[in-house]
Order: sequence, then structure tokens, then C-alpha cells
Amino acid sequence: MPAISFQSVSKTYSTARGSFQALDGVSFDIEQGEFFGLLGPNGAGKTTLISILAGLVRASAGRVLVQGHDVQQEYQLARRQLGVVPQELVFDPFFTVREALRIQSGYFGVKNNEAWIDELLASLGLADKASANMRQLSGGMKRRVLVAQALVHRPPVIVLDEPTAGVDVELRQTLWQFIARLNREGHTVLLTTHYLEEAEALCSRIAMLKAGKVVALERTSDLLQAASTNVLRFKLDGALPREFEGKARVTGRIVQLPAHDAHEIEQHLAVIRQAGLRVEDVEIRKPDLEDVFLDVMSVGRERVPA
Ligand SMILES: Nc1ncnc2c1ncn2[C@@H]1O[C@H](COP(=O)(O)OP(=O)(O)OP(=O)(O)O)[C@@H](O)[C@H]1O
Repeated sequence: MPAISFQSVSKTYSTARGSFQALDGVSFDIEQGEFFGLLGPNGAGKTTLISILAGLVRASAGRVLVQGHDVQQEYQLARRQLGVVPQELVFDPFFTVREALRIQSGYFGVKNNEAWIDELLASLGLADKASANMRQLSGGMKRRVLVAQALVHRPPVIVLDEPTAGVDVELRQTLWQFIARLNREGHTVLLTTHYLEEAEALCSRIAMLKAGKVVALERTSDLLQAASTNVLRFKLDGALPREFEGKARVTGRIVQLPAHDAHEIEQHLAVIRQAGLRVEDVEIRKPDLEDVFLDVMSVGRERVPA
């Protein structure tokens, strides 16, 4: 039995200007114990899919099973299997951290949960904040509490919707160490993130969504291996030559260009010379997940039939 099964899931939202199809026939399974990444640009439909999974939004067509339970017909059973860390920081400001976790335990009917609550607080670096009021916490601390809340009933399936947006390096490391431990202990993890480095490091398999459709569904290692081209990376001291527009990944002064072979590298450098520009810190590297992502998202480069 898969941990999660998305079966021909479609979603059409009604809007003031008519209707909008956010998901279009999404089908894939996530197996028991997988660390699975769901990637896609803004508006691709990731949060919609997760909201349907969590029973917060109704699919227009298709169905979703969690540990074999239909999220609509067997809502309580399905929800009990899931720990969802939402994207937005929603919390009740009147409770302390420990109270919030106790209330959440009660919501799931879990009694005598203090030992696990203490372990969650310690593992997420919240032990000294247990008695602090939620409204006294920083944004990063609140995010830690959201993670603890999602895990309070020890769900077999953990869903993280952009858990590291706006989170500092230390918390990221704490969070990933803890989630990786839970994954090693057998929990299935579904992660959406815009930090492709994190997805590359953590996820064994990845689905990419584009405009509501699955456009890639593969093991992370296969995605990276299939990307045959190398990348030429350098710092540029002037404006990007027109020849590179639409091809280059540009971050400030850093320019990264696909380069299949030595000849193409030479061509790129010739363009720079002809433009009278200087380059520094030139290197050639293997493609990473961000290169694959940008390639798959460009028109006509889908890796599974749309
Ligand atoms: N309640 C709603 N009513 C109408 N349209 C909606 C609603 N919720 C989402 N949408 C639209 O559906 C599309 C998918 O949104 P969704 O939030 O699922 O994308 P996402 O992949 O999670 O994006 P992001 O990376 O920005 O979080 C978007 O175009 C969005 O505007």
C-alpha cells in the first residue's frame, strides 16, 4: 500500500472572472518510507494538492488516499495519518508553547503525551521556550512550534509545505536533522520547497508540477544523471551580452550557462571577449537540481507525457 496515492486529481476554483483550473489530472503514488519532493514554480498547484491531501480543499475530480484511507470519505482516519506543517504561520497567541502542543494532542485523542512533547521541544530547540507565550516568539520559533504541532500525534506521513521559507541556517539544520531522523525511523515525508539545494540533498524522488500538471516524476539521481550538459559559471564585470539572454541563469554578477562540450565553452568565452567584457572565477561544474528544474520548466522540455 502506498503512503499517499493521488489518483487523477483535478481542481477548478471558481473566481470572480469565471473558473480557474489549478490541477489537471495529477496521478502518482508516494511509497512507504520515501522522502519525496514536490517542486514547481509559484502557482503550479503544490499548495492546492497538499490542501486536498489534508482535507482542507475538495478535489473537483479524482481521489486521494493516505495509508489507504480516502481523504474525503474517511476524513478522520486519513487526517490521523498525516502531520501537516502549513506554509503560513497560523497559531493561537494566548497559549504557551507547551499548552499549544497539549491542545493539539487532545485534538487527536492522544493521552499521556508529555514524554513525546518533551522530545519534540528538545529536538526542535524549543525546550527553553516551553512556557513562553506564542505571541512572544520570533517568526523562526513559531515555525518550530508549527512543526512540533504537526508531529504531536506521531503521524506516519509528514507533509511539509515550504517549511524553511524565511528560516535561518541553524533552524534549517536542526529541522532537517530531525525530519531525516524521523524518515530513517520509517516516516514517509512529502516536502514542497523552492530551495532546490535542500530538495536535492534530502529527497530520493521528485515530482515537478507546472500549471497543474505533473511534468517530471523520477528518482533525484536519475533526474541529475539525465541532465547531460555541464555548466560554465563565471563572474561578469558588465551587462549580459544579448547572445546569452534566455539561456543564462543570472544571480547578481554570477552567470551560469549550459555548456555541452569544450567547443561550446570556447564559443561562450568568445562572445564575452567580443563584447569587451572581463570574467573572473571561471569554473565548469556538473548540473544541479536547479539546472534540471529550469530545463524541465522551459517550454517543450517536460520529462513525462503531460
Ligand atoms: N481559493 C482560490 N481561488 C481561486 N484561485 C486559487 C485559489 N487558491 C489558489 N488559486 C490559484 O491556483 C493556482 C495554484 O495555486 P497554489 O497555491 O496551489 O500554487 P503553489 O504551487 O502552491 O504556489 P506557491 O509556490 O506560490 O506557493 C494559482 O494560480 C492560484 O492563484
